Amino acid sequence: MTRAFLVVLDSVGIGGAPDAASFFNDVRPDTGANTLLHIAEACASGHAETGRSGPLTLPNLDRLGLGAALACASGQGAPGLGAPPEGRWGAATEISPGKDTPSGHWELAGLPVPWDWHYFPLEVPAFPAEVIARVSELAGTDGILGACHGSGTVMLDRFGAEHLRTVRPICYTSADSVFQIAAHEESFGLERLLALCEGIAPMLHEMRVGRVIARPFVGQEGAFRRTANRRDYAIAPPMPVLTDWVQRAGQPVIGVGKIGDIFSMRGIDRVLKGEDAVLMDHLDTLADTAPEGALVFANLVEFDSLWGHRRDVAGYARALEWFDARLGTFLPRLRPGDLLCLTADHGNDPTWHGTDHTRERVPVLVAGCGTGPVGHVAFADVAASVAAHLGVTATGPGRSFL
Ligand SMILES: O=P(O)(O)O[C@H]1O[C@H](CO)[C@@H](O)[C@H]1O
Ligand SMILES: [Mn+2]
Ligand SMILES: [Mn+2]
Repeated sequence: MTRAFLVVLDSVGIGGAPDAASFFNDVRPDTGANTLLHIAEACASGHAETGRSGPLTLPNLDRLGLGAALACASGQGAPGLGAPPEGRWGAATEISPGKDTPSGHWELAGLPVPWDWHYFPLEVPAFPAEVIARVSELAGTDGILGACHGSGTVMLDRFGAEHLRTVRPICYTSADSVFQIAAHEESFGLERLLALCEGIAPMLHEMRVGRVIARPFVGQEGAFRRTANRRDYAIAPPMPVLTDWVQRAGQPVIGVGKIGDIFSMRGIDRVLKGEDAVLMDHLDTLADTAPEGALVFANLVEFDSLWGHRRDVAGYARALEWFDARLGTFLPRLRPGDLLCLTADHGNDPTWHGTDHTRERVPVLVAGCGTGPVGHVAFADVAASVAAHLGVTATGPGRSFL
């Protein structure tokens, strides 16, 4: 038996989604959004010089086929990318009616989302009166703050000080099907925030809101900072997915990062959390220690949360170059017969208008099973391929490309 490492680089899209015109940022369609291409172009033209310099340099990812995957997805070449691939490479297209993290991960795990998520309107208050009343009751406050669409860091700038004064939790949403609650870890209390999110989640899941997200923060006015104690309370997948298939076959499933949250812990034996640098340390250790037959399923969220949503091109480029360097030392740790599949769950083009995800195709880069194109595949084919590698039975629409 062999092991599989499935690593989702959150939001590292490569353009070309055929249905991008049906997805929006600030009421403008995502047509033409291309996270990786636009970062590479900004770097090549000297517009991403903060904390780094020059063309985007991703030798390890490109050697696996990143540039080739980008050309496959969108028909465009990116400056600095396009070396002859040594891995298996292709581009995956999503069919779920959402460009959010659970939609992307569920479909990568073999289950296209079988329903329409509930999205909150742009008007204020964006939430129904009964939701606001129940949140206030659970929080023990005389109301909530926000109740609008917003970017998390901007919400703290706008409402953080008032939250410290009134204790009211800051509630907001985005183009995703989410209900986010920000509260100060010390003055409101982390445990109180987590209990509030857990308490309100069933009501929102009933409405087909995909996730309630706890957004704890620390610091004082003008210097608020979100912490790594974020926690997602997601609807459980309505059908068995990759993690269930592997667990039911008696093989270990280890979630790294927010995988446990995204799948509501379904099919997951063990979770390892932390900032992305810590998660890469965990992956290094798991390459040395994960048992035969194991599925290691990881999500690296900071491309998305620290740089994509913040529309910070240089920061995103730095994160990609950092990951590429870590990949260079991770790859030699793999054993003969191991499979590494790198992919993404949606785009988040930092050059795009708005602050939300962008509908894009994603790369599929596979090390450990030869060289050559897999071409255009479906998100669900990733699950079928990983299952085939691990020798477990897959259900659902995916077909293995291995
Ligand atoms: O702006 P922040 O709080 O990072 O929120 C972002 O994170 C949410 C979940 O990933 C997305 O729906 C987006 O709104
Ligand atoms: Mn995501
Ligand atoms: Mn996001």
